[in-house]
Amino acid sequence: MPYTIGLHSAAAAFLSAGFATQFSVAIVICLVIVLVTAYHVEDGDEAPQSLPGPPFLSIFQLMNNTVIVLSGASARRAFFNAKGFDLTEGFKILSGAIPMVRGVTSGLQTKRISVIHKRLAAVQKNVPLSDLIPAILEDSRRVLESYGTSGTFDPFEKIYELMFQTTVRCLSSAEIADDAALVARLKTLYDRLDAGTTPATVLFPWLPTPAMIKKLWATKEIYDIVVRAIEAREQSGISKNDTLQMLVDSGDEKLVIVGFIMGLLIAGARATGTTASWMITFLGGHADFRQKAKTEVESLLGIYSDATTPSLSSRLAEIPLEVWESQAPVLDAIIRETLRLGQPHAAMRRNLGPEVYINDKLIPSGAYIIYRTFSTFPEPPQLGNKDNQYASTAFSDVHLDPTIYPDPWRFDPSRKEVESTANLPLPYVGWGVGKTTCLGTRLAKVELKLTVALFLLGFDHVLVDKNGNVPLAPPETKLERHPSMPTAGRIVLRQVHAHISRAVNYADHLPFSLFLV
Ligand code: HEM
Repeated sequence: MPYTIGLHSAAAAFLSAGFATQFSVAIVICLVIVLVTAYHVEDGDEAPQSLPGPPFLSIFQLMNNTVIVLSGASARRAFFNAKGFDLTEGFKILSGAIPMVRGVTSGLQTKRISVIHKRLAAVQKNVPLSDLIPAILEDSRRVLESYGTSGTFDPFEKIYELMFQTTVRCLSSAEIADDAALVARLKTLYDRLDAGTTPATVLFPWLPTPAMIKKLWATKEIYDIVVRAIEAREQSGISKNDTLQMLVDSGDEKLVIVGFIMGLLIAGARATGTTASWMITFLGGHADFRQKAKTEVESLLGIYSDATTPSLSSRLAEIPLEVWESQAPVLDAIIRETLRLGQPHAAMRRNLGPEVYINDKLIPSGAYIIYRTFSTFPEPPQLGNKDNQYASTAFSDVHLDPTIYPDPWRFDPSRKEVESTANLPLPYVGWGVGKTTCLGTRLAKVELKLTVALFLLGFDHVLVDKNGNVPLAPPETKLERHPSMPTAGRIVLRQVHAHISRAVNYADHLPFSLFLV
């Protein structure tokens, strides 16, 4: 699964411009020489130093743009809270995820984004979110059953695919989500957008390179799929209980609906897909936490579901939303610890003004800012290979700080939560913080809990080595690659053999009802 920096980059960019604008702008730009306004920082005392600089603040030029890299406690606080630091504008130029030109549509953009955020909040209200539970579980059942009874796979491929399906279910229409071939096509197109992000597309977004043209076509195809779904729904006159219906009924302009689906799909699927893949990977190496999570879900089943309900996914669907949210502390802790180590984000901003000072250093208006993702902390045990890019987990500057998290590379969901204090601001930023806290947290957590619960109950799994046969005990081995390029984790699935022969009554629901019989 290709995966690039800036999960929310493409999302932010999609949200801010309609396809027609993006497409025509890119074409025009290919033909015309664009004069780009430069932001130059005088190298005075108050300017950050050029790279290589001190660990907390350094500066470089990306074409004509000033880019400042921050890290450290006070810089972190400023980064997440500064009024003029804008996430969407930051991602636009720094990620290069899709063709984008500075300043285009910026007048309309803020308003449109805030409507989209409002609709995202509406999807996560109690009733719609509860309504999504059976659908997420049904999708998960279908996908997980396709794994068969045993085998090995790369969780970053297969679990990611599963989360793509459930995210499409939650954020688009029943028609798209029900069409497995269309979901697969969408995933291919989004992967193409990611894979096409190269240094050249970041540095020269206006250059009609083959990669950029491929991305344009992928964007167009995604746009067409979404528009077709909207138009079909409007013309059918049939109302369905799904997110598309909520969007259509809200009476928003089509661009908002398209922006919602296109943008949030990529934000949601990438983030939940990567996180779920890491969860399964970590749990495959930590039988103790795996068992604790499984026991927690089984005990919820015992209390809230009817033992005669014939499938495991349906039984899990009987557990109410508020129970998943308030009575699953083990799953909560596993998600939290997974995000500490396997955070899929890179945080970027643009200072829309006014200029600000951080640690007495000037951050001018217009500058781009990145929260430093390269750890200065010791490499993890057993991984002395300099080719490994082990230390690049996003937010590693805080999440891998051994003074905050002793033995930081160890996956340990039983760690105590660290409170934010004046001396230690924002020790945990797995869901963002301050001005840019994740707006999809509620949905993401529910999706993660449901899919992982079904997986844990339906399968036994352990990590295996590259050859597929030696169980790997230390999950830290899985961290030998950059989490944003996670191809290392392979797991093996084993059906719970002791129960197989008793499953005859539930053959339709194989293998997920077996062990409960
Ligand atoms: C495990 C899954 C997820 C994780 C770990 C996650 C994490 C984050 C983080 C760290 C940020 C802040 C980024 C920054 O400060 O630069 C963020 C922002 C955001 N997330 Fe998520 N996210 C997840 C899933 C989702 C989903 C499913 C959606 C939507 C359906 C979503 C929508 C957003 C949006 C719209 C923002 C931008 C908020 C703003 O502009 O203020 N996220 N997320």
